[in-house]
Amino acid sequence: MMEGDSSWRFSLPAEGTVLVGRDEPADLHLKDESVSRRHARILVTEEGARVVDLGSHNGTLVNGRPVEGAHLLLSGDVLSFGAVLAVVRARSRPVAARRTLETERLMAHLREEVDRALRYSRPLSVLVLALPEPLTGGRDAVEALLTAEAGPAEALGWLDAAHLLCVLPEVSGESGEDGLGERVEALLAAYPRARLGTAACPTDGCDADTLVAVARTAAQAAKPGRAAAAADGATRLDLAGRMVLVADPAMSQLYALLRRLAASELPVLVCGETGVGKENAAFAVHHWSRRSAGPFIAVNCAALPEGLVESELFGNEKGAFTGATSSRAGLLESAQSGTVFLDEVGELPLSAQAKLLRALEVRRITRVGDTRERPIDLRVVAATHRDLEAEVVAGRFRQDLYFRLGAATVLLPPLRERPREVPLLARDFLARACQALGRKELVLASDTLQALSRDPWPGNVRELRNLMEFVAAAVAGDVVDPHHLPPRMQGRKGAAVPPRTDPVPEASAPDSRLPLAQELRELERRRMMEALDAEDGVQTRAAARIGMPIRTFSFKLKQLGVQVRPGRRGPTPE
Ligand SMILES: Nc1ncnc2c1ncn2[C@@H]1O[C@H](COP(=O)(O)OP(=O)(O)OP(=O)(O)O)[C@@H](O)[C@H]1O
Repeated sequence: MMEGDSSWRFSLPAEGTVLVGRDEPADLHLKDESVSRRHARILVTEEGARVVDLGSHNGTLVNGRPVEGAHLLLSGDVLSFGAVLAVVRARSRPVAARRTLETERLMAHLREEVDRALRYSRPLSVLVLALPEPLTGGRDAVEALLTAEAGPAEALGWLDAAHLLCVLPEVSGESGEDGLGERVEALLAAYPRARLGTAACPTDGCDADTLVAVARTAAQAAKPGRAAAAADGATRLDLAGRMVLVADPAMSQLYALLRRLAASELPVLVCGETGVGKENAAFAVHHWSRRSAGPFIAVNCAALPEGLVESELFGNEKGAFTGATSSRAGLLESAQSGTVFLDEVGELPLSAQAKLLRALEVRRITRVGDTRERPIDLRVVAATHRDLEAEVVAGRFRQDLYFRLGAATVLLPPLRERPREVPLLARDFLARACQALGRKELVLASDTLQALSRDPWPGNVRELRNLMEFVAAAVAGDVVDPHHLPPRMQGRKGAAVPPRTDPVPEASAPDSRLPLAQELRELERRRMMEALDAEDGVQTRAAARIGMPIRTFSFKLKQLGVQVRPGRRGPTPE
């Protein structure tokens, strides 16, 4: 939920009704003036959650469009109640939320296709068509258009009156590819003002809900009459050299909120688990504020030496305590005209909390051992992984300081709730780590991406970054396989763990046996390269030579990072 200057989480019940409004008895009680007293109702049933507007003054919108009737909500939808925004998030992955029968069947089909694609390393894409207006009739025309050319495994159906989903097995999602290009052209010919979004498995997601959410986001980002790939929906923010990737709809909304907050002078409290990117969020506030030319001083309150917390924060005069050999400005003074980031603010001792509160209120500090007050001109952004409200109740955190710091509170979701960002961040971190080591870029195998996507990531983005730095340094070959990952991430596919077995005849490294999956992949790669050699780099003939469908062949070549060398005759005849 994003209301005014703050964000927080609201959990829908497993079943039942949620009244949204400004009235005290509302279940989802909002304070913003733009929200009507009885604004909307969310009905949660076995089939999913639906929102109904209750004749509100400023309306209820889903993805920018006013809702009519009971509108089915999907993971990734952006809901607006007046000026209050909410991003819908399915409770867990893979999400088994029930849809209407039509949508439910389609999603079940997609889940099966995702499973198949991941299990057999086959390409799979989804395409979402977003119509400018919901269709009240005439759906048959679109469906006829697509089914006329559809392959037997292809499926399509409506997610709602304005969004059509096509499931395209054996399509890797490359622009201009057979299958995808035809669909895009046919759809745009019929609906010149529609927007299209595509997403591919496993590069853009490893579960059905993520793929659909990502493709819908891409469609929303596309211009009318154009198609956009999922990668286009990701934004890479360059915050004075800090690269921050934002792709999840909730994260996009949160960064938009941070940008708005940056323009004010309000203190901001960033909450979230360890490693979710709280410091990046704090830096974004600084970077976008009028203080960006000033310093950004990050203080880890948990790491301040006991007994020296106050002198570190507020400075000290010479002789104020044993060891104080000279007068020294504290961290708050050094943040003059800039921003101080108080990380792990919940760890501050109560005495320092009292002094900090006073400093923020009077905008002056007193160094330890001094009586003079010195003016400070800074903005405070604080962060915590703790529930500060609970800390207040437990008497460990001052309520008045909590109110002061938490005027605007931003809750960053953990990485496991941002499935869209896992593969993107993994690839970005891996590419950067390989570049730093001066080595050729490594490729993440599809079952590795799947393992990464299924992990709960208790250490969040930091853990993912560390892991990618580790594999960049440790993996000898070109491909990162699941067995390169920590044991916790291996063998979760439900498939049998590959038994140790004799190496297949042509596999390399007979002395150090590799897991079967990797041996097979190396055999496949070798056979593909041999076929390419034998066929002078002509992919269609090479694919036919080893009995592999051409789309799979070129998809795998790309996945393996293999480029057909120029100079060969007719390298890409398709
Ligand atoms: N969206 C992102 N894009 C790129 N890098 C990110 C992103 N989010 C986090 N990181 C990186 O992950 C690491 C951890 O992020 P950060 O230090 O901001 O987390 P934190 O929540 O402040 O952690 P802690 O709770 O331990 O203080 C950093 O290296 C950061 O640059």
